[in-house]
Amino acid sequence: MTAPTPDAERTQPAPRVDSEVGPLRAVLLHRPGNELKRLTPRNNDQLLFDSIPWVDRAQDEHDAFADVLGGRGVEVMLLAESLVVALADERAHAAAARTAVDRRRLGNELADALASHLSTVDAKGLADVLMGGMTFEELPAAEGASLVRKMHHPHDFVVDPLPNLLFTRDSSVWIGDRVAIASLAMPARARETALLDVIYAYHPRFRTAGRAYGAHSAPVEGGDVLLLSPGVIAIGVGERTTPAGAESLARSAFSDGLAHTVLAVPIAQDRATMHLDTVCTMVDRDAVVMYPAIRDTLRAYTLRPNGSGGVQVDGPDPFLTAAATAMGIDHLRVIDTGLDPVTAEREQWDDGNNTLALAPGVVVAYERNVETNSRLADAGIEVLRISGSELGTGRGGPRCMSCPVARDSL
Ligand SMILES: NC(=O)NCCC[C@H](N)C(=O)O
Repeated sequence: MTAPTPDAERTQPAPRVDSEVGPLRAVLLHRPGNELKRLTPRNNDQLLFDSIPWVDRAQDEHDAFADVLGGRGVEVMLLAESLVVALADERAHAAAARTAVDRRRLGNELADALASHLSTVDAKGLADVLMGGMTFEELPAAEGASLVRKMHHPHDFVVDPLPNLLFTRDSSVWIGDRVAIASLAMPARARETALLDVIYAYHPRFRTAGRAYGAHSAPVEGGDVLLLSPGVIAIGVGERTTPAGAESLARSAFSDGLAHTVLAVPIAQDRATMHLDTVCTMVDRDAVVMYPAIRDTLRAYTLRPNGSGGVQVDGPDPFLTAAATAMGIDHLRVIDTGLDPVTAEREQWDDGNNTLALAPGVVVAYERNVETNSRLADAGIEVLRISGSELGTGRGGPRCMSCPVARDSL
């Protein structure tokens, strides 16, 4: 006789995402932690935050975000907990510890000392260092009395903190039943993917999941990847994702049978528009909310398999036309926020266009974007408003802060 399936297992949906708006079943979030306490006015620019967040309040805001999702029946997985579970496997522990040791910066003696120290800490302790970083003064005094140690300030980092873990959207993306680990462009975020790699390889929930995109190095960030409909992927190309990254992801998705069309969408290489999802997110099966200033100028190259192992590239064409054609619909509706240019620019900066769909026509949005939200509501979209005064200091909204792991098919 086989043992009955425990309730917890029975209710966990299998990882699979093939759209932006299919009913959301499971999501990976990161509750901000000690890594945010590392931000100072001296390092916040380099660490990609626009100001210094009030950490307790950011945690409260994040808890409220998670509660909204949980209240709608979404299973919320937390990155820190998932990492600790994965690190319980000694192979994961060893692999993850290696990724924290920057031999080039520390030199061999201190690098060896740090590696030996990390090998002695438990899974929780290692996860804390991997996420929150470690300063020279925090490294136990016995470890490595090197010149490097003597010449660094006690508050310099031996292991850099990762405050942008908050934005789980960017470091990995589910396409169908496979997960693509991103290749993050900014040095301040590059190490995040090592943590995701360990979680997806060793957390029991993901152990059997296939990988998409493989170990490519051309930059692709998840905020640039929109699953417009099953088989159709839009990839923003700008400050973060490069043309080579978009082409590489397209080839890989074609060869794995995960997509039949990829749209490569050039976006301005600015901080305000660092990812495609800062200017455009889907709010319904056939509708997007989009920054009005780019509505008429956004274009797309259309990539399709050419039938002989290569890729055919057409365009560029207007994005809305190319997207509708690829999706097989008459047109892709743009919810017209109708905002004056100054309000539109302010609300775009505050992630007004960065919504997370929980189902067709139901989105989570920052409450501060009053005008955009009321236009969405007027268009029949249910807007679940959350506070983001502190969360937004890293320049990311509800979509940026969530990596959907399971959505029902439309
Ligand atoms: N998808 C997104 O737009 N993510 C926001 C990332 C914000 C983060 N501070 C960054 O600069 O990468």
